Amino acid sequence: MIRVERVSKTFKTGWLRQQTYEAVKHVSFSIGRGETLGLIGESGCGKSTLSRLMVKLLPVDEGHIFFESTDITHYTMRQMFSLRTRMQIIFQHPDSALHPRQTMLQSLVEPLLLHKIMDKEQAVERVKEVLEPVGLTHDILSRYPHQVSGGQIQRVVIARALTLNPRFIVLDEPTSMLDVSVQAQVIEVLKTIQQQFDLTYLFISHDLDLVAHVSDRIAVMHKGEIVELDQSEKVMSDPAHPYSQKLVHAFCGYQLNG
Ligand SMILES: Nc1ncnc2c1ncn2[C@@H]1O[C@H](COP(=O)(O)OP(=O)(O)OP(=O)(O)O)[C@@H](O)[C@H]1O
Repeated sequence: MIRVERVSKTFKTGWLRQQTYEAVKHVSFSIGRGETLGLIGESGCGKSTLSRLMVKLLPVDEGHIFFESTDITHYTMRQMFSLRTRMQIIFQHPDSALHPRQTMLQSLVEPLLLHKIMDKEQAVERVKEVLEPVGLTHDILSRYPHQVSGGQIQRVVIARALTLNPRFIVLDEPTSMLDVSVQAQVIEVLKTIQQQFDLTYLFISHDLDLVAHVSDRIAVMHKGEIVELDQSEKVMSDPAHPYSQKLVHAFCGYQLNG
């Protein structure tokens, strides 16, 4: 479904942009159709940068990105416009995900109208179709963001991505701002729609337990590199790289103490 080959990204920072910081270094892996790849690693290791490179919100410095076997590394903005609907990102902040002065319906139809995929009437019908799979009812459509809970907003954000019929979704800490019980419900929604709509996920999180629960395989990122990538059970029970061992042992210690 999606493959990255020796992808690198260096940021120029500081006074006159003279300093450089290698955020992603020669990363290669692929995610199969319908698969969830979990991406873990400490803050600042390059997870978000890598995900943005994959969906071309950032240009790569080196390497290649293949989407459904096509090399999209050098796609122009125009070429990416139609592909944008196929690749979506869902972020962690429910509060800033939606325009505060737009109703849920306005927020939900917006991408369909922006991409000129259908007219307003058809867009409203499409929105109604995707509410049920995410566990929402029509009465939510007339409400504003301040009138709904964080969990409901995240469901609306997921529904909005679904309206565009995506194939690949980056879930960047999608539940980290939610209460634990709401978090579990949103995870269930994500799992259900993955089956129903044949979705492929890159699931980014600090929460090792959650990543192990949702992912088929886990990639461990450290200082811009993928240091280990294996089946979730393998990484959790028998991590190979010293950094993965540190992460898993810290997590197990936390579980025993907590
Ligand atoms: N636009 C940018 N310009 C300069 N440096 C950047 C830019 N974006 C990210 N960085 C730096 O690249 C590194 C990787 O950042 P990134 O956000 O990818 O990490 P992360 O693993 O997603 O962290 P977190 O888990 O905290 O979100 C960090 O040191 C960050 O400061």
